[in-house]
Amino acid sequence: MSLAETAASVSSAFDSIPIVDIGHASAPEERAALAQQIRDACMKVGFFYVSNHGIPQETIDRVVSAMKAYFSLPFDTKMQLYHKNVANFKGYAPVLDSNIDPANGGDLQEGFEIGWEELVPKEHDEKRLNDGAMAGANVWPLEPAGFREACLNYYHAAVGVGKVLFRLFALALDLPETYFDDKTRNAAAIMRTLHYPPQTGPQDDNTVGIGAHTDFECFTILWQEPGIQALQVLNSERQWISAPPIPGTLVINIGDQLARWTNDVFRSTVHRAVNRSDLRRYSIPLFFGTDYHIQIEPMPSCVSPERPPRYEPITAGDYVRKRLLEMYNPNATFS
Ligand SMILES: O=C(O)CCC(=O)C(=O)O
Ligand SMILES: [Fe+2]
Repeated sequence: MSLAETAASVSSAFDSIPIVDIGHASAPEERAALAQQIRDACMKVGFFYVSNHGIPQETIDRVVSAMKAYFSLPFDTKMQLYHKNVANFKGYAPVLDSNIDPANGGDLQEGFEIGWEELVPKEHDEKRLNDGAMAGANVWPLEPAGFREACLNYYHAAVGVGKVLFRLFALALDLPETYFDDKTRNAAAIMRTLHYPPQTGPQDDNTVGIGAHTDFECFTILWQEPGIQALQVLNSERQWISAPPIPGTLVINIGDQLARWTNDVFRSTVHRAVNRSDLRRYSIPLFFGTDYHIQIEPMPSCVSPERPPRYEPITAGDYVRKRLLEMYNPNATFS
């Protein structure tokens, strides 16, 4: 059966998020079974957890304590790097600055965003120079000490997980496993450290940490604060299914670029985060995509007479930029 045919028979009325162990992702005898698990998860849920991802706990602990220290700085200090004064959304975004779901009053989160940067700066950093529509250097706060190093160490470890996943996605799509290699030479990878303060005001469906949305890139790698339930994923019955933090795992979700590429065979599933815990909640999404100049259009195995192409071709960079502009300027529209 083709992917397009299989997709037509898959139900998305899931009530939990599967866990996929990627500890043996490079073992040839495990790869087919792993790809099958990932294909199932991407068609039914659009979300899965990965265990044994290989990022050292120390790398995670360092970035988490650095971001906690950063977000506890005075507002004015953080606003010195306000992202609207910095190229292409890098830097600090205060609480209520974004409103990803226009039905809401604004996202109850603050964030700090970075893109590709080598830990030891190169003179001609090809990846950064080639970022096209999204080009723009990172900015870094003066404090806390070690913030840049902690962020970049985690960033590069997570990008490594992303490279492993791109190969597994290729296998899951019946493509050669290297299919995405030449499309991810300067892979787009935007990382946001996020802080959701305890929600003290109204507790209704329109007052949430980040409103209902889908992600823009190919997929997202998300670390979430242990012990606090906040992330929720919408199933086809329009029920919000909890995606609680599971120790030792990361959450992976398909974004709109991979949905476009697979003609919605892989689902980019609506999700939101609501922190009603009375505690500060932190998370780190890393949005992973192809090189920004790559043209994204439905692939032939995901198109059939019953499932004609649902999307026009667009370059990854133009697509992400437009979606980001929309998020920070809710009056803009893009379809
Ligand atoms: O903080 C979370 O758990 C989710 C964040 C998210 O969905 C996003 O930033 O796109
Ligand atoms: Fe998201």
